[in-house]
Amino acid sequence: MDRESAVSDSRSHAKHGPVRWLPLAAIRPAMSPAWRRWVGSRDSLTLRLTEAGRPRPFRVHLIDQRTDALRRDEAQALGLPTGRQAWQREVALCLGETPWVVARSVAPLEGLPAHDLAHLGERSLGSWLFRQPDLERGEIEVTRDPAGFHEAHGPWGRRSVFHHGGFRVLVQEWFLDAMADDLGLPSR
Ligand SMILES: C=C(O[C@@H]1C=C(C(=O)O)C=C[C@H]1O)C(=O)O
Repeated sequence: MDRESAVSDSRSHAKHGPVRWLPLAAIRPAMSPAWRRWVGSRDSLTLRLTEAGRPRPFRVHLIDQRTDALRRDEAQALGLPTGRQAWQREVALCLGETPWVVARSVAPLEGLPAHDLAHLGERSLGSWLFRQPDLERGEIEVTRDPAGFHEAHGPWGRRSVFHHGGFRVLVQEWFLDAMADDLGLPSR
């Protein structure tokens, strides 16, 4: 088994295509310093994008929020059986009308603060998460594979699991070429 498939089985949900993840440390040498600062950041991406995009307004465009089966790579990250039903949310994080990041977050139904999350709408998940005082964030993993649920392309995707009490959510974020172009970032 090669290094990539050792980290995460690549045969995930057919609709989304395979997403192969590697620890950030393994991919760092291939990443420019400018992208390392974005991909390796552990504080709120919502805040970073808001600041980097000024004066354009930051906006969350809700693509979909539903209960659905987990992809294989997602189930592995959460230590759950493949196909387990989970809360899922897909968004585009936009500056003005332009998506800079697309994100897909998945959380087990057990321990889900359903009331808080059901009403998020076009408010950022991060703005809620980072208000939780006991929030912990797991290791960041990185991919070059596309998001699968959005047509835009980009240099890097990343994921990490957030814990808050009995609640866990796997947040996956893909940085898009439009963000690189607007901020003058290198291609990778
Ligand atoms: C996790 C954060 O929240 C962001 C907002 C999201 C949403 O509203 O669904 C999803 C992923 C994030 O990029 C963050 O700001 O760091």
